[in-house]
Order: sequence, then C-alpha cells, then structure tokens
Amino acid sequence: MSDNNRIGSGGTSRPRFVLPLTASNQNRAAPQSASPIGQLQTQPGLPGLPPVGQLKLPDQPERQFSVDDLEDLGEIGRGAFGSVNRMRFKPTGSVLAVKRIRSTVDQRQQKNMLLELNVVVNCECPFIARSYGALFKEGDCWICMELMDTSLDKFYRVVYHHLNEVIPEVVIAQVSLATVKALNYLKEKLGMMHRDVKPSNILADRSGRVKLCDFGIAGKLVDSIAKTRDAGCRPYMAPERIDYQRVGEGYDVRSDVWSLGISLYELCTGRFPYKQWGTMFEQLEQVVKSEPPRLTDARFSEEARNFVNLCLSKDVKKRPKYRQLLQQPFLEQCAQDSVDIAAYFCSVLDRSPDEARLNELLAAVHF
Ligand SMILES: Nc1ncnc2c1ncn2[C@@H]1O[C@H](COP(=O)(O)OP(=O)(O)OP(=O)(O)O)[C@@H](O)[C@H]1O
Repeated sequence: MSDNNRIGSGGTSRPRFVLPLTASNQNRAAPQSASPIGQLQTQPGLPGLPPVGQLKLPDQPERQFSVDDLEDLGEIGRGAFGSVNRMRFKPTGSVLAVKRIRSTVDQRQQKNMLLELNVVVNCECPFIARSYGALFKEGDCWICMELMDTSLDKFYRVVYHHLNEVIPEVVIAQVSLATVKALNYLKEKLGMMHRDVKPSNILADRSGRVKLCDFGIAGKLVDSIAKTRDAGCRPYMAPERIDYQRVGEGYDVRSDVWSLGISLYELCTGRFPYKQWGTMFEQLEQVVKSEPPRLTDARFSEEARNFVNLCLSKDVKKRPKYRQLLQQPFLEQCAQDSVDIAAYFCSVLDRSPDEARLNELLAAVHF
C-alpha cells in the first residue's frame, strides 16, 4: 500500500507521535527547529494580507503581532496539513501552541476567516481550547492557541500499548462529557458543527482539563486543501458523509456524534474499530455497507457500552443529538461523580516513554 493511501498518514512520513510534556521536560525548551517554518512549504506567489494579526491572550489587551514576536520552542506534532509547535510570545513570555497550515485561500477568504476567528477567540467554553489569534504569512496560516499537555490519540496509545493498562471508565466518562458539552456549545452558541472529531483533536492537561480543538479557521483551511487534492481517507467520517449516493441529502451534528463514537471506541479498547483499509472504496464497503462497530467489552458498564453504541447508530435518525446524549445515564451519572482525573493524567504522562519509543508504538498500532 502506498503512503498516500494509508489512513491518517497524510501522505507523509511524518512522525506520528511526540513526547507528551512531563514534569521533567515541560519546563525545558525544546531545540530550535532549523527553520521557523519547519518543513512547511511557503507559497510566496499567493496574494495575501499584510503578515500581521490580532492576538488576544488571557488577561491581556488585544494587540497586533507578527511572526517575529514568536520564538519557536520546537515541534509538538505534525498532522496531514501542517504542524503544531510550542512558541513563546516574546512580548509577554507566554508559551502557546501555534498551528501552521499551508493555505491555498485567496485574500478575500483570508479576511473572512480572520473575521470568523474573532467569534472563536471570544468563546468562553471551558471545554474548548482557546484560540488567541491568527495571521497569514506567505501563504501559511499561523493560528495561536492554548497549549495543552497531550492529545488523546497519544494518550491512549501510551496507556494501552506501552503501559498495558486500560483507561478507567470514569475517565472516559469525563472525557465524553467534556466533548459533548464542547460540541453542544459550538452548535448552540456559535451555530457551528465541528466536522473533525477524533482523539487527536481532544486535548488534555495535567490539571485534568479536557478540551476540544481544531474547528473554525483550521477546519475551513483543511477542507479547502482537501478539496484541491486527494486528502486520503477520513477515517472518523460518518456513513452518511461517505456514501456518495447520499451526499445531496446533507448532514448535521449527528455526523459529529458518529465521529465521537469512533473516538470513544478507540479510547475504550486501544484500537481503531475497523480493519485497515487502503482505498476509499474499502472504506465505503466497511463503513457504509457493513454493520457498525459495537463496544462489547465487559470491562465497561452497560451504560458505557450503550452510550458508545448509540453514538455509532448507523441510521442517522436513530443517532441522538447532544441534548439527548447529555441525558444518557452514562453522562448523567458522571456529572455527579467527583473524580481526580488530574492525578490520573499526571500518572500516565509521567510514565510515557521517550519520543523514539512512542513513534515506534504509534507506527505499530493500526490507526
Ligand atoms: N493546543 C495544543 N496543545 C498541545 N498539543 C497540541 C495542540 N494542538 C495540537 N496539538 C498536538 O499536535 C498534533 C498535530 O496536530 P494537527 O492538528 O496538526 O494534526 P492531527 O490532528 O494529529 O492530524 P490531522 O492533520 O490528520 O488532523 C496533535 O496530534 C496534538 O498532539
């Protein structure tokens, strides 16, 4: 199978795993990358806005910024469409996550995206990673956001494939509740769907916070790139979004609920529910034509299994929207539980292996 066809490879040989920050490495500046733009190709010919943007950090006045205000502290991760680096904002010393995406949008679209970003910058939901601002430079979009300690794709691989443990159900319940609340906020308050719910877009930190990221401007840019090239399979996509015979019918937030179900299945079992597919046709065969995945693992309660399996209802009419999900016993119960997930996250992050071993693990685990 060629790299271009491999799910989630993004057609690159990018390392799929980066060391989550631990007590021992979180204060240590990572080595500077050779070039501030990493391996991204810039597109100098693309007409763009002046390379400055507006940045609104917590408890700070909004100010103009350029890439010269950012000091690169090293790469955190790399996706199919760009990379995410830790960067210090020199004027205040604040350390941020900066996502850089190759952008093919023109000046008018860039302006619209930056305007839309203002809505997200002002969003106050505790379950959504804060966006601070963005700018376009030489065809790349730089999005500044809140820095978290890990994402759940990395986290579950460490738990299941390095520590040989299982993520406790109470932790999965808290992650589910935070993600459903974030998705509900996006829909109710901002009138948005996420469109790319997956473990790598659910972030966590040592203080036990769980936050959804990567929607709005990042999602729009990724969609615009995906339209211009074969972006490969999108493994978390709901059947109704993949089935070319139904594309005219449209889709709604329940497609995000399906992606949440796939993500939770992965967090419960440590593996992706479908066997590896190499082509869009194989994906269509499995996701659209076969029975949906079912969580049957007896290590999880009936409430947990029912919740995941409800999200994975193939018939979109039987799949609940957020209000109904929030009333499921699995989430209602966990809203009342007090669980120290901070201590659990710390204990896993402290036992994470080094980057080389993590990359090895990641390559070995089917997506
Ligand atoms: N705000 C953040 N704080 C800490 N780590 C982050 C943050 N945002 C992203 N990351 C890390 O950077 C990695 C790369 O993110 P990116 O969004 O580029 O790609 P992805 O979600 O892994 O994959 P894809 O490009 O296929 O969507 C993520 O897997 C995550 O581990």
